[in-house]
Amino acid sequence: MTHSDATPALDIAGVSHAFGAVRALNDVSFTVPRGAFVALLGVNGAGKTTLFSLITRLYDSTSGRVLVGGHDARRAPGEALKRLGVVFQSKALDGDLTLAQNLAYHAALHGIGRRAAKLRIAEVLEEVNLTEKAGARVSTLSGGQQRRAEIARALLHRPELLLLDEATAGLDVRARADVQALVRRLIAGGVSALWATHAMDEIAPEDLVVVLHKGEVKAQGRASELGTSLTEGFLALTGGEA
Ligand SMILES: Nc1ncnc2c1ncn2[C@@H]1O[C@H](COP(=O)(O)OP(=O)(O)OP(=O)(O)O)[C@@H](O)[C@H]1O
Repeated sequence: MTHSDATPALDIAGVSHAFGAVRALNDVSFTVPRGAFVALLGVNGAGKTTLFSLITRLYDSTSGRVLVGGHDARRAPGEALKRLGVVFQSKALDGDLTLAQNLAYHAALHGIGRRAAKLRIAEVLEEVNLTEKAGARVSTLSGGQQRRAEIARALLHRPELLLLDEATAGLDVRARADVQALVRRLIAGGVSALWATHAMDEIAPEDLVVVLHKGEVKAQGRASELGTSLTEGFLALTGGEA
């Protein structure tokens, strides 16, 4: 099946999920248009990680629908997952191996042949500005470099959509800015991104924003159009801790 450019990179419709009596997500619907940066804004416990786990099929959604590039994550998981690049909060790279070794390992997991992998690894290292660190053990990289290395790993199989779960958590101001600038560059290159965060200052006026609170979408739209209602609404939701 072919899909037109109008097909969203991600289409979430009526998704709910509960852990026993805890309702983590309640009837969540939104889209990530192709080539867009969408900020998923929510405080801890809002349901961001649960939503990512449903998109990546770590959990099976009990209701609703997740389409990645028009492909149903439940009915066509292979088609959906190959379009996704994921940067979770936990580290996927092995600190004892070099960056190049890590990337070669992950390229092999994606079924990329050795020769193609070598070329692709050089490309992604260039994209994240870590070419000169290829031979360095990952544990010797700075926090910001490690995060960019995780993004390089997520890019190996040329995903259409990046999911980033608090990609700047624990980084200093400069490293945060580097990671944000990198993702913005990737967007300009045609990738789409869903950027989960609880930091208002990571959102630009032209960004699309989905405000998630206690498992429900409380507001969505362009940040500049949500305007002060976004800031005030988020501050109200968080008790002033935005
Ligand atoms: N495995 C689990 N078992 C039971 N409850 C869970 C589980 N995972 C999450 N929850 C609950 O579901 C709700 C949403 O959690 P989730 O981790 O998705 O939020 P979050 O916005 O990603 O927060 P954080 O940034 O802290 O990861 C919370 O009330 C949380 O306690």
